Amino acid sequence: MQFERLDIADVVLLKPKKFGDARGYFMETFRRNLFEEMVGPYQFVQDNQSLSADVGTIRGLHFQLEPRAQGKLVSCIAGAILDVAVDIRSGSPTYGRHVAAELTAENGHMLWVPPGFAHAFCTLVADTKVSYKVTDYYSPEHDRGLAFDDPDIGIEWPMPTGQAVLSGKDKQQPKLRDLGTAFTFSSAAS
Ligand SMILES: Cc1cn([C@H]2C[C@H](O)[C@@H](COP(=O)(O)OP(=O)(O)O[C@H]3O[C@H](C)C(=O)[C@H](O)[C@H]3O)O2)c(=O)[nH]c1=O
Repeated sequence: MQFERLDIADVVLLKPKKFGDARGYFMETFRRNLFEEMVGPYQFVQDNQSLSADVGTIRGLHFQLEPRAQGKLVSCIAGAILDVAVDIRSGSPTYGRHVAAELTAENGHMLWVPPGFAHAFCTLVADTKVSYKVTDYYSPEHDRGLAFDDPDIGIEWPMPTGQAVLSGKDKQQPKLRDLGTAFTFSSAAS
């Protein structure tokens, strides 16, 4: 497994080793000791899975407020996504900036999105399945979002935003400028 820190260092791209043979492939997708050594002492408590039928489905930008903030380890188990993490930690030198990675069932890559980041993805093919582990339980009271097409964040989605397939909730998310202080940045490793 390779761990690659992205331009926002707290966001990590994990690249499992694939062992291919005539039957197909095998790969280890998670090892607690390695994750704790390379990323941090996070504990996962819930696994999620979503299926998006249409190309250009955008889910997010979503996050949970403290004290129910979630770290997410995101993988694509069918199809392909552009996965995006936005730094929303007040005081962070990269506040409002984002990083993105292409996660596909083929490459097996996974993205670690720490607490303090908003998360979204866009599907690149039909019938895309995303599977992800989270470090705190779902809490509707703490569930929040930001506009996926917020010009102050400036995510370059792979298709015109007017063509995005969205939930009703994601069609009317607030802008980053209206967020206030949701998280505060700690210079200690997140
Ligand atoms: C997230 C979640 C949702 N739900 C229920 C609530 C709704 O009735 C239904 C769909 O929820 P939502 O529209 O928020 O699902 P997504 O748009 O896929 O949102 C997720 O996708 C983006 C990319 C994220 O980063 C979050 O993990 C998550 O918000 O599932 C649950 O019961 N448990 C959960 O953990």
